[in-house]
Amino acid sequence: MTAGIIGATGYAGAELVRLLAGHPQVDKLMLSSTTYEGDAIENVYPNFWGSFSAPLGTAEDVIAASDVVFAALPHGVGEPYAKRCMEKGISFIDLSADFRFDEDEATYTAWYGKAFLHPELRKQAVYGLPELNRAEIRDLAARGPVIIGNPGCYPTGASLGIYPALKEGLYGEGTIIIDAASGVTGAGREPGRSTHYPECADSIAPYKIGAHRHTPEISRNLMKMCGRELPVIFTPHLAPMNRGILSTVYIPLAETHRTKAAAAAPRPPAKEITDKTAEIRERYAGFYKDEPFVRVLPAGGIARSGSVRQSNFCDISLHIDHSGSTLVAVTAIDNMVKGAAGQAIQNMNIIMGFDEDAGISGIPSLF
Ligand SMILES: NC(=O)C1=CN([C@@H]2O[C@H](COP(=O)(O)OP(=O)(O)OC[C@H]3O[C@@H](n4cnc5c(N)ncnc54)[C@H](OP(=O)(O)O)[C@@H]3O)[C@@H](O)[C@H]2O)C=CC1
Ligand SMILES: CC(=O)N[C@@H](CCC(=O)OP(=O)(O)O)C(=O)O
Repeated sequence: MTAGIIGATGYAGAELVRLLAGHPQVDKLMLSSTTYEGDAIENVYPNFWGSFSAPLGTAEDVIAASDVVFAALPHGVGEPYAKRCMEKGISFIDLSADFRFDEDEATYTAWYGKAFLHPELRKQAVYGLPELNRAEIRDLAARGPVIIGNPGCYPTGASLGIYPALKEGLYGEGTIIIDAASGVTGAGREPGRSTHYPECADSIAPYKIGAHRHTPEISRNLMKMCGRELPVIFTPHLAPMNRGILSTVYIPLAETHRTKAAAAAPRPPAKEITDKTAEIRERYAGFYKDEPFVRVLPAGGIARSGSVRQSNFCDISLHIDHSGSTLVAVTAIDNMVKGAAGQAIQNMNIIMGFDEDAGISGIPSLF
């Protein structure tokens, strides 16, 4: 099978190349770039030297020769390519936000400042968070070529940490708070002031507080999970690391799940809290037992970005605050893999009927 990548020279595109080059069902890769058209991928990314080589052509070349197309382009530029793929009868996996909001153009426009170019394409599009809507992805793909709106990196980590709490009746009421820290690759290859080495190394800072464009995507996911709008506060941080997103999610527990030890004054964790944490951990583990890429850590484990590096895993650890009133779910993903290219390949595997972990089953590198 030939897989195509439009925008192969961005960070997400290059990560797709790295992973798809080792995919057992992919025989050939077609790549495009506007800036480097006529050159070769190994001249733009030296990690490919001697291991993988492919010319960089046009998006048209890619679509014409591919059986499935990935787009790793900025928001708002990929729709014409999606349209051409639908006309040709091949699936289109979009890493931008253009197809993440189903037919809700108002929300997309409010947060991204753009209108849908081809609104009718949404009928063939589906949000691609397999743990949330695998059946929907499969059903649509069974009817013909599809467009996958590959999830945002922050929404992936946050949503997977919250989903079981909503489905298992652990969440009570009140605001769910998500503090997340991302590696600098999340900002793409184009350097900027905040990603310039002296200004991001050895420093961590929040950004877009109360106003990040991933907030509506997280809200939509929670709505799909529990059928109602939930109050959410999401604060992203830029962390001095290349890869990874660590999300710390505070989920108010339902009255029935608060422990007897609940008290306002801080005190060391009581046995009731340790026991309750173990019970909630079991519920999360049971909820995700058939998921190939979610690892609920054993009691005492703490999710960390370094433990999922270069892998498609989402690690989750569960904790309860000293008062017994709030579940603290910590999730870790690699923003370039489960947060982008790996999840896109997971979606390809689902729609093409391949093993879901084909090409993305590698064990993380700890360092
Ligand atoms: N980095 C991450 O962690 C994640 C990124 N994403 C999404 O993936 C997409 C790509 O992100 P990322 O790789 O980080 O970004 P980069 O800036 O690294 O790459 C984007 C690529 O798109 C191409 N491009 C830029 N402008 C245009 C244009 N107007 N028309 C056609 N091509 C263009 C460029 O390649 P060239 O000039 O060679 O054509 C560029 O290399 C974005 O939508 C991003 O939001 C999603 C999840 C996580
Ligand atoms: C560190 C950093 O800048 N991260 C990016 C999010 C990563 C990304 O590209 O967003 P999508 O997943 O929606 O494509 C940001 O905050 O805009």
